[in-house]
Amino acid sequence: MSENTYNCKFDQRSDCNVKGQSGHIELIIGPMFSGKTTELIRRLKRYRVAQYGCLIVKYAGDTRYTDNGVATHDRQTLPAISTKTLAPIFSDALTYDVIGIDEGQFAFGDILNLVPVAENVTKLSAICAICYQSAAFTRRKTKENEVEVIGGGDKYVAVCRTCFAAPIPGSPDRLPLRDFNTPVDSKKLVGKKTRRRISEGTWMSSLA
Ligand SMILES: Nc1ncnc2c1ncn2[C@@H]1O[C@H](COP(=O)(O)OP(=O)(O)O)[C@@H](O)[C@H]1O
Ligand SMILES: Cc1cn([C@H]2C[C@H](O)[C@@H](COP(=O)(O)O)O2)c(=O)[nH]c1=O
Repeated sequence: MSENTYNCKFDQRSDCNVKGQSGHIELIIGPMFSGKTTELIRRLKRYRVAQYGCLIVKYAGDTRYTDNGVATHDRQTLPAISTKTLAPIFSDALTYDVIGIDEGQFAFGDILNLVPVAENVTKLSAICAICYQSAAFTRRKTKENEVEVIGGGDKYVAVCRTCFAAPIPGSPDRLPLRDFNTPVDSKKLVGKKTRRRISEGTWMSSLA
């Protein structure tokens, strides 16, 4: 850190001025499968290259892909400490420059409360599992009613606004759900290759 003429501490490794010790909050939101954990990992790796001390925190109740790290749906991982609440790690966390928290909704309750106090909010979107359009929402496939239901593609799909209201997956008239979690080369390649329009001017190949 160095000081400029306004006595404002300026961290030369950072993209922004850091006044005193106040720090800043970067919030990454979006439906499931939109790449939030991927983006968190990217930012943390970048901070580490810039020599920041980084603490990475994962929700202990989520052991879907690994017990001791954050993991993306396509199995990128980064070692992390596991906790259910932030209180037990609070004093330790203060010794780090950057604290990366995956699944912040479980640590902070209503994540939307962080929007007005964050310096930066990134909202990501996924691909709709029904129609391939951009997906801003998550839809539960099961009939479970609890707020917290840990799961991945087995329990949830990303959907666009239209498909959020489409027939419930599992009903006879359901539209086919796309399985983006299984690597293409390990999928059973049945049927012919089709092309689907996913947005104006954008075409993607897919297997139907
Ligand atoms: N419907 C989908 N749309 C986009 N990516 C998907 C979808 N389903 C699975 N994926 C996979 O999920 C990855 C993103 O996972 P992740 O970063 O864990 O997302 P999030 O943390 O937002 O749930 C993508 O890179 C892709 O491989
Ligand atoms: C929508 C919704 C999600 N969850 C759970 C399901 C997953 O374990 C996480 C979200 O993980 P991701 O990194 O965003 O893919 O939260 C839940 O418990 N309740 C819900 O309503």
